[in-house]
Amino acid sequence: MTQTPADPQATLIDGKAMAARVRAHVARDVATLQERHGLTPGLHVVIVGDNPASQIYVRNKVAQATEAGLASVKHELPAGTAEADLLALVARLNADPAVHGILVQLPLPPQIDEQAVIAAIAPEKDVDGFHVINAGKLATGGDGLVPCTPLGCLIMLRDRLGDLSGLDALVIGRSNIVGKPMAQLLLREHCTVTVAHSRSRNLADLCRRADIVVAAVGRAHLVQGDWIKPGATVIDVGMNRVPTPEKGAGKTRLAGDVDFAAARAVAGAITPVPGGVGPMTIACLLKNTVTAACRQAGVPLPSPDSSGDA
Ligand SMILES: Nc1nc2c(c(=O)[nH]1)N[C@@H](CN(C=O)c1ccc(C(=O)N[C@@H](CCC(=O)O)C(=O)O)cc1)CN2
Ligand SMILES: [Mg+2]
Repeated sequence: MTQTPADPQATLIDGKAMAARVRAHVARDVATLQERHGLTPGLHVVIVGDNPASQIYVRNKVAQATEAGLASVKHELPAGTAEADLLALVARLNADPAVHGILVQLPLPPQIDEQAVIAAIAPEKDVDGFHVINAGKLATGGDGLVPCTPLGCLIMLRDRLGDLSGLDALVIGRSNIVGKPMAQLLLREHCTVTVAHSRSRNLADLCRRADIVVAAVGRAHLVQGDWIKPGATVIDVGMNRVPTPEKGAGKTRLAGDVDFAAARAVAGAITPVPGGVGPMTIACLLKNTVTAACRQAGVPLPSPDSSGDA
C-alpha cells in the first residue's frame, strides 16, 4: 500500500480492524488451550472508584476477554478504598492458580500509591507489563510481559513496514507505560531510537529525520504536518480531550498528539484517533493473558507468532 501521485493521502492504519484480527487469533488460541490442556486463561480486572473513562475501558476489557473465551472477572472497589485493602485483594489474586492475569486500572485515587500496587502484583501475572521485573526484562533482552499500548504500536508498525531494522525511530514521550517501553521495543527491532519529550528543544528537526514517529506526549496536535518526513509512518498514542464549543458548552472531542489532517498529507501511513492505538491496547491485554497463562501452566503457546511477542 504505497502512495500514488493521484492519492497523496497517507494510508490509514486501521487499529480497530487490526485489533479484531488480534482478538480472533486470541480466541483461536484459547479454544486450542482448552482442547489440548483443559486450560482457560483467567483475567481479573480491578477498578477503584468511578472515573467514567476508566469504567468504559474496564467494561470493554472484560467484555472482549469474555468474547475471546477467557474467564474474565471484574472487581469493583469504592473510591475510598484503603491501599491495604487493594493490596489484600492483589495478594489473594496472586495466590489463586485460576488467575493468570491481574490488571489494576489506572489512575488510582490519590490515597493509593500506584507504584506500591504495581509492585505487589506477581510479575508473571502482570499482564500490563508495568512491574519493575517486566520493565527490567524488556530493557535487558528477557522475555517478560510487555506493556499493551507499545506492544499494539509495534504490531501495527510490523504489519505496515515488515522489518524495522535500521530505521530511524522517534518516540515522543518518556512515560513508564508507553514511551520508555516503546523505545525498548524499537531498539529490540534494531531501529535507531531517539526519545524526545516535552522539554526537547529541537523536536521539529528530530521529527523530520524519523522514518517512524510514535507520539505519546499527551499534548493535542503538538506534532505538525511539516515536521513529518515524507513517507514516514506515524503512530499517534495521544488521547486528549479538546473543547468543541460549536457542539455546545462543555462538549469535547478526542484528539491525538498529531495534527492528523496535515500529517496525513505528508506521511506514508498514520493511525487515527480514535480507532488507532486504543483498540490495540485492549487486544494486546488479551494476548498477554494467553501468554501469561501458557507460561504459568508450562504449556507452549498454540500459535507463536512474530507480531511482537516478548
Ligand atoms: N492498568 C492500565 N491502566 C490504563 C491503561 C493500561 O494500559 N493499563 N491505559 C489507559 C487506558 N486504556 C486502557 O486501560 C485505554 C484507553 C483508550 C482505549 C481506546 O480504545 N480508546 C478509543 C477511544 C475511546 C474514547 O472515545 O474515549 C480509541 O482510541 O479508539 C483503550 C484503552 C490508561 N489506564
Ligand atoms: Mg495516585
